[in-house]
Order: sequence, then structure tokens, then C-alpha cells
Amino acid sequence: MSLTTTSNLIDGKQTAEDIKAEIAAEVAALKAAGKKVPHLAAILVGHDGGSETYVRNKVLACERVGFASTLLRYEDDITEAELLAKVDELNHDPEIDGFIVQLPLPKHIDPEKVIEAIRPEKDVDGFHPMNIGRMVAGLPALLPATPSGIVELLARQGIKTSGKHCVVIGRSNIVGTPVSILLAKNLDTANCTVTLCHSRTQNLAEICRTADIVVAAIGRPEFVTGDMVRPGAVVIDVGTTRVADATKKSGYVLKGDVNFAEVAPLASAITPVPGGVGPMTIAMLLLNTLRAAKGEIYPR
Ligand SMILES: NC(=O)C1=CN([C@@H]2O[C@H](COP(=O)(O)OP(=O)(O)OC[C@H]3O[C@@H](n4cnc5c(N)ncnc54)[C@H](OP(=O)(O)O)[C@@H]3O)[C@@H](O)[C@H]2O)C=CC1
Ligand SMILES: Nc1nc(=O)c2c([nH]1)NC[C@@H]1CN(c3ccc(C(=O)N[C@@H](CCC(=O)O)C(=O)O)cc3)C=[N+]21
Ligand SMILES: [Mg+2]
Repeated sequence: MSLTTTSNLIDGKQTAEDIKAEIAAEVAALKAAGKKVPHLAAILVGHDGGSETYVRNKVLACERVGFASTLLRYEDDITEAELLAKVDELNHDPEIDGFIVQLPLPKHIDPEKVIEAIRPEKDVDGFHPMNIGRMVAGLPALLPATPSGIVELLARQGIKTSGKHCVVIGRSNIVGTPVSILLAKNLDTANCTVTLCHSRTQNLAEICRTADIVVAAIGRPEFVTGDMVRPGAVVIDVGTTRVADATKKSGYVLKGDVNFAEVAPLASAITPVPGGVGPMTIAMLLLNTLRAAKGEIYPR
């Protein structure tokens, strides 16, 4: 048995704690200067188990850094018009610096319509087309939290990205597409050559094997297997799927998109699920809220 304590695990939880401590120090300074503390609001529609957990984690994280937070809950029979009216209330509430509408929404509500109704200045999810467009153009923007969290996590782990081939699996508007754009940017923390893969990609396993960095954002438990990963690659697992497990008190286990048992021994560095990308998402949401409150992106 080996006694070595070195590990290739990327500790997203600790990195997120570091970022939250930095935010808390800024909030303390704002308070000391007699200024208003940042205030995040979250709209949660319905009773999806995962959504409830994430929103609860966001509210707890606000408390941890000294933000004010408001959770607005609605039943899943809320009409689109009613939800849009709530969004507009928050848009015009001077107390609220930023807010999110937790996804997914019930089928009768068009998420694009709701996202477009959020004032870009308060869109701390970074999902509004104004923020996406500004990100693509390389202008200051409120950046989507999971993609910026991945870039920040690589940077704080000292993982070199410049010139590396990054294969992103999944092209959603909230993870795969924006992370591929950010990683390809001419930034010290990016500068990757990016390949964006999706369900129509041919020879996916072969393409993955050419990656220096794999980002898996698919939503299919243990999709990325050992044969898809080059020894020495860095593996970022975004997936968080609840899989039923009767042996657990909660009744489920959280599974990533990477077959951890197969891939971890090969990878030079790998994020666990839980404790990897998820906590970083929350830390970056708080950072966006601080930026919104300070009027950093859209001066007030
Ligand atoms: N940790 C965190 O902070 C976060 C975690 N997540 C998790 O990340 C995962 C992905 O979320 P999200 O991006 O919203 O998912 P979506 O369901 O919106 O997108 C999934 C993507 O994966 C692609 N895909 C599906 N099957 C395959 C396949 N067999 N081969 C290749 N590509 C495939 C789809 O392709 P196509 O476009 O062709 O359909 C699609 O682009 C989920 O588990 C989610 O819970 C999400 C956000 C934050
Ligand atoms: N408007 C909106 N914004 C989002 O950012 C958003 C969303 N909708 N809908 C769903 C996805 C998913 N998402 C996660 C956030 C944190 C964890 C997280 O903290 N995960 C913990 C574990 C949490 C648990 O125990 O379930 C971890 O990975 O360690 C996971 C997933 C944000 N999303
Ligand atoms: Mg989705």
C-alpha cells in the first residue's frame, strides 16, 4: 500500500471557498464604508428536487459572504405572463442588484422569453443575449457562471491552457457553447484550440483521445470512459445527474458525466462530482452579483 498523499483531484470545493472568502472581504469593506451590501434574488418555479438543492445552496452561499438574498417561489401553474411580471418587478427594484430564474421552467413557459426579459445589468447568470454577445465580442460582460468557473478553476490550479487542445462535449447555451468560446479567447487563462462536440459528432471517442483537456457537459452519467481519455489529460466533469440508489438515505447518488473509476487513474488532473465544478458555479454567481452591485460591467 502506498503512503503517498499526492492526488490528481482538483478541489473545486476548496477553490470556491477561497473565492467566497475574497468576496466576503469585499462585502465587509462595503459595509465598513456604509454602503449597501449586494442583494441576489432567485426565482424558483415548481418543486424539482435538483433545482431546490441548487437554489438552497445559492441562498446559503449568499449568507456566507454577507450578501442579502431573496428566494421567490411559485407553483408550476404560474403563467408566463405572471412570471414575466415578476421579472419586471425585480428589474425595477433598486434593492435587488442581480437575480436568476432557475431552469428548467415548466413546459408552458418559454425560457428564452424569460431570459430576454431580464435587464442585462441584473442578469447574474450571464444568459441574456446581450451578455452572451458581449462575451463573444470580448467586451466586458456578466459571464455565465459554470463556464467562467471552469476557466477560473483551471487557472487557480495552475493548469496551463495556452495552445492546448480542449475537447468540449455538449453544446448547450448555458455550459458547452459558452465554455468553448471562453476557452478559445486570447486570454492568459485560455488560449486553447477548442473542438466542440455534440450528439451528431462522428468519431467522438477518437476526437476525445486527442484532447489535452476534456470538458464533459452532457448530462449522461459516466458517459466518458477510460478508452476516450489520453493518459495525462485534464478532465473537467460538469455533469450532475441524480441516479436512484436505494442504499442512500437521500434515495439517490449524484453522478458526473465521467466514469471516474476508469478515468481518474489516467488523468493528470480531474474534478470530482460532487465537489468539482458545482461549487465553482455558485462562487462565480456570487462574483457576478458583486460586479453587478458595483456597476463594474454596466456603469450606473
Ligand atoms: N455543475 C454545474 O454547475 C452544472 C452542471 N450542469 C450539468 O451538466 C450537464 C449538462 O447540462 P446542460 O448543458 O444544461 O445539458 P443539455 O441537456 O442542455 O445539453 C446536453 C448536450 O450534450 C449533448 N449530448 C447528448 N448526448 C450526447 C452524446 N451521446 N454524445 C455527444 N453529445 C451528447 C447534446 O447534444 P445535442 O445538442 O446534439 O442535443 C447537448 O448539446 C447536466 O448533467 C447538468 O445537470 C449544468 C449546469 C451547471
Ligand atoms: N438559471 C440557472 N442557473 C444555473 O446556474 C443553473 C440552472 N438555472 N439550472 C440548473 C443548473 C445546474 N446548476 C448547478 C449548480 C450548482 C451545483 C452544485 O453545487 N453541485 C454540488 C452538489 C450539490 C448536490 O448535492 O446536489 C457539487 O457538485 O458539489 C450543481 C449544479 C446550476 N444550474
Ligand atoms: Mg439544460
